[in-house]
Amino acid sequence: MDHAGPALEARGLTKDFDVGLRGRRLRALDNVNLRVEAGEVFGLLGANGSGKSTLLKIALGLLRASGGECAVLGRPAGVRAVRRSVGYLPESPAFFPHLTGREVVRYFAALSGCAGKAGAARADEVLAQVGLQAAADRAAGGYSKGMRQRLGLAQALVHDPDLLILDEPTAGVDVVGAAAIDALIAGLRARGKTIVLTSHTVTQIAALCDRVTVLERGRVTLSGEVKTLAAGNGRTWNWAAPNDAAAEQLARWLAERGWPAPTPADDRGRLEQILLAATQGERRDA
Ligand SMILES: Nc1ncnc2c1ncn2[C@@H]1O[C@H](COP(=O)(O)OP(=O)(O)OP(=O)(O)O)[C@@H](O)[C@H]1O
Repeated sequence: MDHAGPALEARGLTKDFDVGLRGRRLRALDNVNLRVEAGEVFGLLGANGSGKSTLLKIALGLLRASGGECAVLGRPAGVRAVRRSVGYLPESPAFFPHLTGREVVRYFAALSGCAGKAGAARADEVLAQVGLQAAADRAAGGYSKGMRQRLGLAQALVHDPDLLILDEPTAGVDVVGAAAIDALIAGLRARGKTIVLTSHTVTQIAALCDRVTVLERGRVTLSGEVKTLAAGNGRTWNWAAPNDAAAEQLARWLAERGWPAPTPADDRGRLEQILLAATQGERRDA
């Protein structure tokens, strides 16, 4: 879908939920402004209950905003023409347990208008892309958490969307599986896709994202380029890599941009501290 301007834009976005019997309301999003440029990986960070999923659901047209505006690929969030160009990985993807992985992806391919031989070929392509070809004929009900996430990614990718919205893509996935998903996201970015992801993992945000916005109790507390936040006033920062693969990935990502290599960290890094400081308010679900 051709469009000019940002892939996702929220202006003064507010969402109230009715909670309780006495008309009590909970403000899940409070005047949120953000802009995701086409082709970037954008991270949304925030404690549980800070409003990340609510924002994504409004962008997807699954929830209606109480105030403000949300535009996706140049159109109001949720309009049909936009849905075709957006892929979504929900927080805990669930599938018909008796369908095989291949059947699940073919089903989603058909839903997006790609049925028959073309749908089958496209399903095989994305199953290979997420590394599930060997398990493709097993029932999805028996998949591990990491495999379910990868199957969720396959269904999000099957219609070749321009914008991918990934709600905690590596939640509950072991380090090897998470590194594979991170590599897949980096590969999608290299192919020009726009990716918006939520994460609780600061290292994932640092390794993958061009820009990050931090939400706290529905409000934006910090927003900026990872590069700028990390560099501070030209200072270097420390970063604790969860494993060698992640360290190499980050080093490559920095080198591609001509930024200094990270120094091995013996404690939490500067970027991590900055991001954590922005999420430090009282947790809503505490
Ligand atoms: N349908 C709903 N009805 C009432 N309250 C809701 C609803 N959906 C979300 N909320 C509330 O809105 C706030 C924001 O929730 P949201 O799921 O967007 O947070 P989140 O940042 O995605 O959290 P997590 O990291 O746990 O996924 C929370 O206090 C949550 O309880």
